[in-house]
Amino acid sequence: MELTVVGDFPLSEGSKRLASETVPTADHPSKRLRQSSETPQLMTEATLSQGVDEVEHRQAGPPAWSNSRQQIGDTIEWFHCMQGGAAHNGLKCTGVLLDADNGERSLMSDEVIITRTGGDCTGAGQTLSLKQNQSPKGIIIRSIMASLRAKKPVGVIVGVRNELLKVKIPHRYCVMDWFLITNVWMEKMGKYAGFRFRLEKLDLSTKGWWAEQGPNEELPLAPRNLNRPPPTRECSVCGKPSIQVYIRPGWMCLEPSCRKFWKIGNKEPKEFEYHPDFLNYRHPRGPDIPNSGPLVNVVDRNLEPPEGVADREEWRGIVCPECRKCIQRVTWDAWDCTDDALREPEETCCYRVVRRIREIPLQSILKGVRPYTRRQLQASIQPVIDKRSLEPYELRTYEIPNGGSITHFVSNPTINERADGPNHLFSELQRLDLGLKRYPLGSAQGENEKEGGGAESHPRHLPVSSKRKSSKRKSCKKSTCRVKGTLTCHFAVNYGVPYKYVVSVESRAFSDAPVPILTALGRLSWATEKAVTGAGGQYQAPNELLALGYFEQMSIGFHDDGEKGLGPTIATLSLGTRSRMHIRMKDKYYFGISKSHVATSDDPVLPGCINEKERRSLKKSFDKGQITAEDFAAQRVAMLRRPGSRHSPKLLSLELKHGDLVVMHGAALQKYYEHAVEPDNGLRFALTARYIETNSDMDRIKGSFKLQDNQIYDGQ
Ligand SMILES: O=C(O)CCC(=O)C(=O)O
Ligand SMILES: [Fe+2]
Repeated sequence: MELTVVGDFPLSEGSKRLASETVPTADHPSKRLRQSSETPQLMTEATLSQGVDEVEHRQAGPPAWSNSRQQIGDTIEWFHCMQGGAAHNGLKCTGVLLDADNGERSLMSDEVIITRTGGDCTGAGQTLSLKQNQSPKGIIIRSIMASLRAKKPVGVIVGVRNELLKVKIPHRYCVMDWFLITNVWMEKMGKYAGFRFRLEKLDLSTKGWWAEQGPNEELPLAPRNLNRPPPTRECSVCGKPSIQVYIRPGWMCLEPSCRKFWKIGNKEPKEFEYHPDFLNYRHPRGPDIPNSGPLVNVVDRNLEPPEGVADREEWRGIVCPECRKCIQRVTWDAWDCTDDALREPEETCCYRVVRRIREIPLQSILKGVRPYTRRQLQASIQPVIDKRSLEPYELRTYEIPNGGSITHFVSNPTINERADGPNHLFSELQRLDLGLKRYPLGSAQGENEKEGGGAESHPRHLPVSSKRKSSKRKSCKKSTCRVKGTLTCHFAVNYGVPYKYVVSVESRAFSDAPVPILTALGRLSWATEKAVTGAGGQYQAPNELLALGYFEQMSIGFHDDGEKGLGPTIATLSLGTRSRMHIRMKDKYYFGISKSHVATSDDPVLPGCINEKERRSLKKSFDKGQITAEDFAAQRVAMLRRPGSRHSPKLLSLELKHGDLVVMHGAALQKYYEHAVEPDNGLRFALTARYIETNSDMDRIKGSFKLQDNQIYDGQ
């Protein structure tokens, strides 16, 4: 492995002089530059010198904190990241999280942090260890190097599992401050070589909230020296320079490709003590350090929202101006500090700011829409098109192999503009208080795992894919991890018989439903009947309606709707912005094997699955009793491969436009296949009606409805 050890920035002549000559005084101009967590920081020579001998004040507490990763990721600009210890924007590291395991020899003091980079590890929590030498090509290390070179300040967050700080960490995750990455180097950690890096608090004029209480609060707690950088020496074998990190055992070559790497004589050292200069030096703060911007944005959300948008800003988290918690947008029309499923008993803040989006005219959403490309709308199944039977709708029916059918009722302006039609419903749903909320994972159902296996399937709550428009999202590919408390990426409310989509919330009775919900139910009942009878089935009126609301960049990930007791037919009405609905085989049926290499127990060998021919003949032998169940499973395990991150390919992608209806018919469709919906930018509602069996009288009452004459739909 070739690696150039990136060392310290040399002190410039100017800064050396400055460090030794400047004497801070009470009316020093740097006082005017004192930074709060909300003002952009520009480190000047004056700021640096002012911080040398004197500290002006201690922060009272974290400028922002949260109970979950998602709350932080949703709110803190520089930490849009759901997994791992470092966030980046695709190029540079923007933030670091120091939680459970920071590795041996890690250190956190008032102003200096020494830790390791993540990645290439096995184990979890406190017992992470490297499983191979870390490569300098990994995105995390590249981004850390890029921030080091650019002197780009990174935000640091500390988690309550961190054992390096001496003070009590007040919340699960707490924002610390801006830090500078000053050094990156490699060390042997266990059997392998890995990266470590050193960070320095950027603003030396204030004490962080985590600083230990000292006897003299006027003095900086951490010793500093500005004019004595730690020694750097060239290796006599490889000729490369390495900084002296440790006074004990002494200088070592930190170039991993060198045979002298991490050796004193010919031996690897066992005991370590940091070189005091490595801990105490401070990198010069000059105008070459880019403006870091605000650490935490406390935005005034009381301002009137802009007209005609439901964009990401409308549902990004905010930092509570009162208690500093990161509050996610849980409710359709408010940020509410009390509305946190992970709220701790001691939390008492009741801050709430109501912000209803201003009504978004349909025309603004529909205008200038460019057609989807063929690639975006792949379809290996061709529909049967019927333009006549239910005119003015066009019907497109897709037969799904061993999975029933999907009927797409394509709408048009004639239908949409009629009284009580989709245009009217779109406007009404925006005006009404439907009770839409985002629900936390753990209290929601509908995950693909409920049938066992398929742990890789994408939960319905989370975005369809990480390939979103913004580069920030792209930078965190694992943002879709399933952590308890993670909120759905859409708003939901249920009417009628509880769908168990959200177990913790009672469904509202149809008798209490606003009129547009019943109007929609009338249309969905009509479409259900037409599709079912068209397929030769028996119609059963729906008794449940789930309304979903999507702001921009929201979506629903791959999932099935197959709850216990669910009837075979599911009808959805789309309102607002256009979207793509994707259908694919569940991974466990496509690959025939789970990620942990367990053969799928009830594998029907669906047409189009991987190794179809071989799987079918093996299944035949088993069905005929020619091989035992053990052999059947063993032979499939030997034959089938499951590439790590790959999913079953999309079978069908439909373009759902405003006013369109889609009916999925057949229990097998939910058992073997899954669907996801990815709206374009703009506001969208999806109203889905189903029939659900129930033994509860109360649920039956909730699910019963009587439509007014004008709510009964006849397809016109
Ligand atoms: O948004 C959509 O069109 C789909 C909704 C859906 O799949 C569901 O409610 O289960
Ligand atoms: Fe669904």
